[in-house]
Amino acid sequence: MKITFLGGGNMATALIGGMLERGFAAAGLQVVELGEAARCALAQRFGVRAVESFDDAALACDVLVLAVKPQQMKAALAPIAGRLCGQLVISIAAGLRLADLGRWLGAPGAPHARLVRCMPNTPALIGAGVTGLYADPSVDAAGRETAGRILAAVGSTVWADAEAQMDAVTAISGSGPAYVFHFIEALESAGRSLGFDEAGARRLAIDTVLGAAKLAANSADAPAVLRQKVTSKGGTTEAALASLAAAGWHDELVAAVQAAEARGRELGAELGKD
Ligand SMILES: NC(=O)C1=CN([C@@H]2O[C@H](COP(=O)(O)OP(=O)(O)OC[C@H]3O[C@@H](n4cnc5c(N)ncnc54)[C@H](O)[C@@H]3O)[C@@H](O)[C@H]2O)C=CC1
Ligand SMILES: O=C(O)[C@@H]1CCC=N1
Repeated sequence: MKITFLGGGNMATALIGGMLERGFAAAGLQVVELGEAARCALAQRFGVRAVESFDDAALACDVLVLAVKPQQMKAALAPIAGRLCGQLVISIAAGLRLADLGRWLGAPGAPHARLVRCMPNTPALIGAGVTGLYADPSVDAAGRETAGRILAAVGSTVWADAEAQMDAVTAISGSGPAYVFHFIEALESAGRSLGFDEAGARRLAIDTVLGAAKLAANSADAPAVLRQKVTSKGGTTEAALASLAAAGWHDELVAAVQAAEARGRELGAELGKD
């Protein structure tokens, strides 16, 4: 299978690294990437073909993965508009809607339909990502299987039933690592304020999140039950959780994720206008 990536930045690099580990052949992968340094790095690290702009070889692929920033997408697709012949196209861009991508990729009056919209996240860099996927109804089972297999190279996958859910996926798991890093930063700050040096405070914070996430992933108990098991009556955890509840922490986080979801929809509408 021949797969071409449009954009060879962070996420494309993570995907390519994961795919090679899962047995995809480097000879089948190509990258169209504007930046010379990024092209050299991809070619040297992975042995894939990396070119500055689409040529016949880059276009002659079975799957095209769109991995440029949402704001870069329309201009990046312009050189190949109307030049695809039935390839499966997988977009990992936040916000961008299939209808707009199809219009930008197709010829006038003939939008490209064989599209899958995905949202991975940065733990993909270490093979621990989670990706939400939604396929245009025109994509057949083989196309869905191919998209699922590519994204499964960097972590777990969850299929969405409706395209609107992709903005929710973006808000929960796409942006989610940033919320967790922010939580780690806060726990580390607390450790510093209580007398630990940076290294000690960071170790305590990171390993707590790592251990708790592993326990949640491997336990039959729901997270709420696991939380209750840490919380002794009249103890230390209860004092901390009461302080968080008084600050409205839970509702604040829900509101933050809702803001991200709204921004995803807004981005899609803004960028899809033209
Ligand atoms: N960073 C994140 O946490 C996540 C990002 N995404 C999505 O992944 C996509 C890529 O994001 P990153 O890899 O973080 O961005 P990035 O900026 O690292 O990579 C984008 C690459 O595209 C290249 N590029 C731009 N215009 C081009 C063109 N016309 N032709 C060829 N190459 C071009 C740039 O030189 C750059 O190397 C975005 O659409 C983003 O929404 C999805 C999930 C998570
Ligand atoms: O912040 C963003 O827009 C992208 C999408 C998900 C993670 N980063």
